[in-house]
Amino acid sequence: MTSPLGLFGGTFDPIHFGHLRLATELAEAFKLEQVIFLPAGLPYHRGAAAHATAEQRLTMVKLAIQRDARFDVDDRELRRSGPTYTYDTLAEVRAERGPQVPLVFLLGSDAFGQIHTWHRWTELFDLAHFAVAIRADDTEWLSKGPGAFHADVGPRVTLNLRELLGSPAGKVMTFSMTPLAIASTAIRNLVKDDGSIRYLTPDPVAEYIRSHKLYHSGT
Ligand SMILES: Nc1ncnc2c1ncn2[C@@H]1O[C@H](COP(=O)(O)OP(=O)(O)OP(=O)(O)O)[C@@H](O)[C@H]1O
Ligand SMILES: O=C(O)c1ccc[n+]([C@@H]2O[C@H](COP(=O)([O-])O)[C@@H](O)[C@H]2O)c1
Repeated sequence: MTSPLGLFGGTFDPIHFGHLRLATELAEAFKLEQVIFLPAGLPYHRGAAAHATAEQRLTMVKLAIQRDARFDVDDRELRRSGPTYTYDTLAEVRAERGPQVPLVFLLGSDAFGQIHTWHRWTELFDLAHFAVAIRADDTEWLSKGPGAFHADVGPRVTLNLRELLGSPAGKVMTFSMTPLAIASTAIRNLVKDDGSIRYLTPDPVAEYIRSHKLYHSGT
């Protein structure tokens, strides 16, 4: 069986322990030897640009993952102009890695609940699997369970890890991760209100935010 590759996209504005636990727990659950973090260049779906610059978000990801040999960062989405489409990223990585390697895109249930709004969304499943971490604060999932996902996704959901890892793309698996109700928005708000963000994000990230005076002027 070819070793699967994990890909974790996010705005990471800033990266926090919720992201790092998601990547850690999904890497273990899905037997991923490597997880590549992909900071989004222009997260067009948010209706507004990120608060920190692309370079600052990239630096914070590097600071956060520096002590974990399984984690790496790829800045391709930051270098691409125009809206950041996961389809483009997955198509590039698929072309680079070849047709056989299982690609596993990691994301939280809140993000996956919106997958039907993504650019070329039905074709994403030709390129990668989706490992979905149930997020503690996802009220949509709490009330509807898998019904929170678009109906067309249903047939792709599997409980069988071997089935997923035995094919390059096309399956969806959910995973109940340790609930950590940490959000970048809350971190930005704390900074704005002069609150401590210690234990929400790794110390080097907190220190970078402090020394570069990030997020002081509101969310
Ligand atoms: N605390 C968390 N637990 C599990 N998954 C998370 C958590 N925070 C973020 N994620 C997931 O990580 C990915 C990237 O998240 P993102 O960078 O948007 O962070 P965020 O905390 O949701 O940010 P914001 O508050 O700015 O919306 C998404 O797939 C999201 O669902
Ligand atoms: O490709 C799209 O159309 C698309 C739409 C919304 C979100 N995404 C990706 O989903 C990931 C999580 O997004 P976010 O906003 O929760 O950081 C990130 O990698 C985004 O680029 C991708």
